[in-house]
Amino acid sequence: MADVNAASPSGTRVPSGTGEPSGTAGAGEPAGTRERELAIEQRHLDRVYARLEEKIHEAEFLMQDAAKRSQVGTPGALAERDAQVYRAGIHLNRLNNEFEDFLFGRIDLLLGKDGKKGPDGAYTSVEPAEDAIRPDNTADIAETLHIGRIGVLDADYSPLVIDWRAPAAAPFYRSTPVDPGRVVRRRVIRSKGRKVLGVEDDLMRPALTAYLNGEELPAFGDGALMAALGQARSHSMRDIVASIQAEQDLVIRAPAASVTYVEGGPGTGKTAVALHRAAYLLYQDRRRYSGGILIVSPTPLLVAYTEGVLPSLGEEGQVAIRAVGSLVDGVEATLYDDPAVARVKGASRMLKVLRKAARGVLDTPQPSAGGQLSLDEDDSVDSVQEAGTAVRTDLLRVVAFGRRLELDADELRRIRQIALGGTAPVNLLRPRARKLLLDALWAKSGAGARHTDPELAAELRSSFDEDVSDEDGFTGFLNAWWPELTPRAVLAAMADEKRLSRWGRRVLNPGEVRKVARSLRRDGYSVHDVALLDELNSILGTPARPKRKRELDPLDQLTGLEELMPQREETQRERAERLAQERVEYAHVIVDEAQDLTPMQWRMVGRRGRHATWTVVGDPAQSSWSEPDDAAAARDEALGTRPRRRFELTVNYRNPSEIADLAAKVLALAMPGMPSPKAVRSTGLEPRFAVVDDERSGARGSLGATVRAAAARLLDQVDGTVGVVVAMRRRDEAARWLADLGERVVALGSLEAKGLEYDATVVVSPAEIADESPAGLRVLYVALTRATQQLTVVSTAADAPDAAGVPDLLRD
Ligand SMILES: Nc1ncnc2c1ncn2[C@@H]1O[C@H](COP(=O)(O)OP(=O)(O)OP(=O)(O)O)[C@@H](O)[C@H]1O
Repeated sequence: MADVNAASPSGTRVPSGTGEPSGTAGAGEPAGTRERELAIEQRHLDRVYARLEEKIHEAEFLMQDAAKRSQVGTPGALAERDAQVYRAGIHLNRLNNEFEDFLFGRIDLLLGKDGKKGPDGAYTSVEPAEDAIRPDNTADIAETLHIGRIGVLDADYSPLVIDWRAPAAAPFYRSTPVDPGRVVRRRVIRSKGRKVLGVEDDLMRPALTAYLNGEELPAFGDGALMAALGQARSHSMRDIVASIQAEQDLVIRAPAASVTYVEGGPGTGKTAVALHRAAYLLYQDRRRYSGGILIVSPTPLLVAYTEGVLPSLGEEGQVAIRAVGSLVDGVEATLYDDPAVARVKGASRMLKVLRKAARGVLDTPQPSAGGQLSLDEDDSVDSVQEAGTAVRTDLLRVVAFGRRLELDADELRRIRQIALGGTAPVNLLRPRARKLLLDALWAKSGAGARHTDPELAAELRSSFDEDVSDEDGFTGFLNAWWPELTPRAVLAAMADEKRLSRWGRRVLNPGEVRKVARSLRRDGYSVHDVALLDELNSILGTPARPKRKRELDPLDQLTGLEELMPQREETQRERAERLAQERVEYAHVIVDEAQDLTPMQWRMVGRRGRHATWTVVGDPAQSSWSEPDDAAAARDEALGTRPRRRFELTVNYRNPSEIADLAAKVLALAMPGMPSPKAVRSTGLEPRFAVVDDERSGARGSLGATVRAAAARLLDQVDGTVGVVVAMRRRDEAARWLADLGERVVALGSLEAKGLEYDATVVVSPAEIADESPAGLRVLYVALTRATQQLTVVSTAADAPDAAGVPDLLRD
C-alpha cells in the first residue's frame, strides 16, 4: 500500500463528508468581496477566451495558407505544408471544442526555493523559500497560476492557463494541509461557457495570513465537488479534471516505467483515473506513446459509457478503448456463456485443449475443393467438407519419372506425426510436411539409389520435386491433407462432442465437454470464445504470403491533405491493407476492471503488450471470475517480471453512505475482512425494499409490475438515469417490463452492470444474482454499488425477506 496519501484527499474539506468549508473564510468576509472575487476570475476567463480566439484565427490562417501551398509542388514546400496542416488541425480541433469548463482551477503560491521557471513559464520549485513566510506568520503571494484543459500562453509567452497535466499544475491536485508545499490557496472555478459561476477555495495553510497585491487573500467555499458528485448522471461518463483528488493524482502521474497497479473499491474513481492517466501519458511523452495506448474494458456498455472522456480532455486517436470481447479484429462477442461454461472456457487448462485441437483437426478427414480450411466466411469444418469435391486424404497417388508412386494411410499418418513434432505453429509446418511427402515419394521411386554421384542425384531430385509439385493431384492432396487452418475453423471443429472429448482427454470431464461443445454450436461468439480464437491464432500462426507489388497511387503521396481533398471511396485493396496494418501491439496497456479477466483473457491482452508499460486497475471484491489464483498466475505471466508500483484508492465518490453501508454487508459475506471504501457524502435517503409474493402471477404485484413501479417511482425522483439490475437469465424479460418507460431507464444483466453508474438503481432479487455463479456474491456487490443517489431492492420469496422486506443477504 505504498504511495498512498494518508491525508485528506482534497485539501481540508472533502473527506469530512459534510461539505462544510474548513479552513475557508467565506462567512466572515465583507459583503461584496465574493462578487469581487468572481469578477476577478471572470476578467481572467475573458482574457483567456480573447487569446483563444486569436489562436483560432491563427490556425485558420495556417490551414488556408497550407491549402495554397498544396499547389506548389517542391518536396520541401509539401513537407512544410503537411506539418502546418497537422499542427493547425490539432489546434482547431481542440479550440473549436466547446469546453464547458475550460478553465477550472487556480493556485496562489508562496515564493519558491529557487527562482527557476519551467517551459510553461511557471516557477518549478515545489517547496517554499526559507524566508517566504515572515516570523509574524504572514506572507506575500508570489505567483498565481490558472489551471485548464490545455495550456494557453499570452502573446508575451506568460502562462495564461497551465495544462492540467503539466508539472506546474501538479500542486493543484497534490497539495494538502499536511503537505502544502508552496500552495496557500487552492481554488476550483466553476464556469459554464464563458461565464464564471462560482469558486470553491481551500486554504492549505489556514493559520497563515497571506497577502496578494497588498490585500488579504480571501477564501470561499460553495461545495463545488459535492455539487459535482450529486449531479444527475447521463449515459456518458464525465471527466473529473477539475476535482482529481490527491491519491488519484499520484496514480495519474505515476512514472510509466513499469506496471502501475491500482486497487480500490467501487466508486473510488479507478476508471476515471485510468482514462486521465492515458491523457497524461500522451501529454508527457507523445512520441513514446505514438505506439498507441490500449484501454481494455470488460463490456461494450462500459466502452460506450467512457468513450467521451478522452475527447473531452483533448485526446483521441492514439488511444483505443476496446471491450475484451472486441479485441480480435473482425470478431464481435454477442453471446453470453452460462457460468459453468464460462468457467471452463476462461481457465488456463483450455490451453492444452486448444493445442491438441489445433493439431488434431488435421486428422479429421477432409476432402476439399479449395483445400483451405479457412472459416473467414463459413464457420464449420463439415460445411467445408461437404462443399468440396472428394479428394482422398488416406491415399496419395502421383506419377513421376514415368512411374506410379503411392503413399498409403499408415505412411501418411506417420509422415504427419513427424511433421507435427515440436511446438511450432501448425500453419507454418505445411512446407515441412510437403517436404516430408516428397522425401517419401522420392525414396519410393528408388531414383536416388541408382545414382551415386551426389551432384547428379541432387539435380535429379530437384527435377523430381518439380515434376511432382506440378501435378494437380499432388497440390489438391496437400490442400486437403494439410489445409491452412484458421482459428474459427478449429473452434468450429471443437463443437463436435466426440472430437472435443478426444482433445480434452484428462482436462475436461464429460459434462464439461458436452456443455462447451454445445455452446460452440451457437451462431456467434461469446466474450470467452474471443480469447480462445486469439489463442488459436497464436497456436496456428499465419504463413507469410508473397507480397504483391503495390502500384503507386498518386493520391497516397498527398499525406496530411485528406481534409482538403474531395472524399473518395476506400478501395477494397486499401481497406485490406489498412486492416492488416492495424496495431497488434501497443506502447501502453491499461486494463480496467482487471479483476474480471480470465486466465485466457490475460493471455490475449498480454500478447498486445509484450513490450508495453502497463496500468492495471481493479477490485478483487468485484470479481466475477471464480478462480482468482489461476487468473493471478496468468496476469503475472502477462505482466512479466516488470517491477510493479502499487497504489490504493480509498474514497468512494459514487455511492452515498446509505447505499455504501448496505453494500458493505454483502462485501462482508463475499470477502470477509475486506475494508469498504469510505463514502464522501450522504443523502439521508435510505435504500427502499419491496417484496413480491408470487413472481409468476400476472396480476398486480407480480415481479415485472413491482420492478416497473419501482423504476417509475425513481424516474420521478431523479433527473438522470435509472438502472434496473437483474440476474443474467432475466435480461430480456426485464427489458420488456420497462419497455415504455423511456430512455432514462435501462435494464441490465448483473454482469453488464460492471463499471456503470446511474442516479438510481433497482436491484432485483439479490438471491438470484448471488446464486447464479460461484462468484455471485461479488457480482451482487457490484450491482448494489451502481447508484449515486437512490436504491430500491426488490425481493422474491427466494430472498427470504423479513417483515420490513429486507432480504436475507442484506440483513445484519
Ligand atoms: N475526484 C473526483 N471528482 C469528481 N468525481 C469523481 C472523482 N473521482 C471519482 N469521481 C466520480 O465517481 C464515480 C465513480 O468513478 P469510477 O467509475 O471511475 O469508479 P470505479 O472505481 O471505476 O468504480 P467501480 O469499481 O465501481 O467501477 C464517477 O461518477 C466519477 O466521475
